[in-house]
Amino acid sequence: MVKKKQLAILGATGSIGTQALEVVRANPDRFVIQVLTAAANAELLIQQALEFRPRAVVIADERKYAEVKKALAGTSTAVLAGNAALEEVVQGDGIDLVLTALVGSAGLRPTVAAIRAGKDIALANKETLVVAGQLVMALVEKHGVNLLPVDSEHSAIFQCLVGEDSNSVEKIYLTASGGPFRGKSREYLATVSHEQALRHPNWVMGAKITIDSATLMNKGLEVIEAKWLFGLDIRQIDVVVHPQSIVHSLVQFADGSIKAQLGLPDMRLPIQYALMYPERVKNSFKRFSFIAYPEFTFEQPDRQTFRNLALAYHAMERGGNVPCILNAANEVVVAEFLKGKVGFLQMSDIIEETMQAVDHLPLPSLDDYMATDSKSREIATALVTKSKNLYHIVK
Ligand SMILES: NC(=O)C1=CN([C@@H]2O[C@H](COP(=O)(O)OP(=O)(O)OC[C@H]3O[C@@H](n4cnc5c(N)ncnc54)[C@H](OP(=O)(O)O)[C@@H]3O)[C@@H](O)[C@H]2O)C=CC1
Ligand SMILES: CC(=O)[C@@H](O)[C@H](O)COP(=O)(O)O
Ligand SMILES: [Mn+2]
Repeated sequence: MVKKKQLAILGATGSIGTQALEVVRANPDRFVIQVLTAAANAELLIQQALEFRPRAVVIADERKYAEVKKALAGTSTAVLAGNAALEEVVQGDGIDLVLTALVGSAGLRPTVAAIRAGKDIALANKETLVVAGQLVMALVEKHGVNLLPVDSEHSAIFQCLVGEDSNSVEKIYLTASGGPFRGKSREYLATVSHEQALRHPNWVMGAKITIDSATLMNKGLEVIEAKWLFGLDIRQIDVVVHPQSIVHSLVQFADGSIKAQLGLPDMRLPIQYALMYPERVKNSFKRFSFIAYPEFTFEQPDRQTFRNLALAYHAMERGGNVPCILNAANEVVVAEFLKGKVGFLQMSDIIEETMQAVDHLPLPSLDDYMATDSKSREIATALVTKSKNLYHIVK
């Protein structure tokens, strides 16, 4: 019998978190849930805790603590609140694997704490590597933990690399759906709403990553994520638009041979692969049909219209804390776009301006990254306020 894996799921109430729990629910002989966390969704966290009986739950929003505590009174689940508790719970004895399924740079500190405690990581929270890839990869090496990609493209690359010498990689292609606005002009994009941007053609995901897909920032963040995960030079990473989202990414080797990983757009597959790695375990997920997809197409991304992709490459070339600035400014503008406070095209302008305004640091410490994140948010927020009146006049 295989030993049950002891899991902590950070961001259990989100899109990745709930799909991970589906995988766990389907494989009760393989997993024990030790920790579940949420930002503020107390109701779902309580429901999950009553089903999976974890040792601890964390609700990051301290105002929700009493509600969770009361609902779980009389159970053996410890209830904690606040951001510091996220860093504490991942270090618990017995935890084998931490799935980082929370969103944004908030994922960095708990992930660093888990790595320092020797825990393997199933990484969905790409922002961790975007913000501090160099520091995180050094810690992964130092503590000898596994960093298993969950992001569909990175899982695809990871699967293509099984059995290969990583030195034989010539380049990788990350596929992008192109989002809901593929082929649209800047004139069209000037007036699109967040409701339109939230209609992803192929994937059902959390709001932040769905907006990132629409602006192509998601692909920019993924280029940076891939650079760190696979130890590549930025020039070895290319992006190709594949609107069907069936080919999840490709690796080209030194001899020109290309390997790809394919499948229906269903995140449960990469989640299961990361949670059960290196095993491939039978499941009941719908299978791909060539008849249903008679045509695969590929095209260049439109980097002039969707400027975020170019901004991300630029940030990675500059290195140091510049990707952290890009990420923080992006988190601010996406949140404001979702509230209807900035326009679609203004998002790139504000990110670029923030990248120019914050001091660059070549080799930041964890504290430097946190300070860069705060400063960048402050500047991006001020730029949003400045641009607000203009946006309302244009609208
Ligand atoms: N969804 C997908 O298919 C994919 C997602 N990813 C990546 O996975 C990560 C999660 O994405 P997704 O599941 O879509 O996001 P969701 O918004 O659906 O879920 C986010 C989860 O994190 C919690 N959370 C949000 N903010 C914080 C915070 N500041 N502190 C602590 N917890 C927080 C939320 O709690 P609450 O519910 O209480 O708000 C929720 O449990 C992101 O980094 C994304 O880029 C990568 C590939 C695919
Ligand atoms: C499912 C997943 O991994 C997402 O990151 C997805 O790839 C987003 O789609 P885009 O290709 O539109 O960014
Ligand atoms: Mn992805």
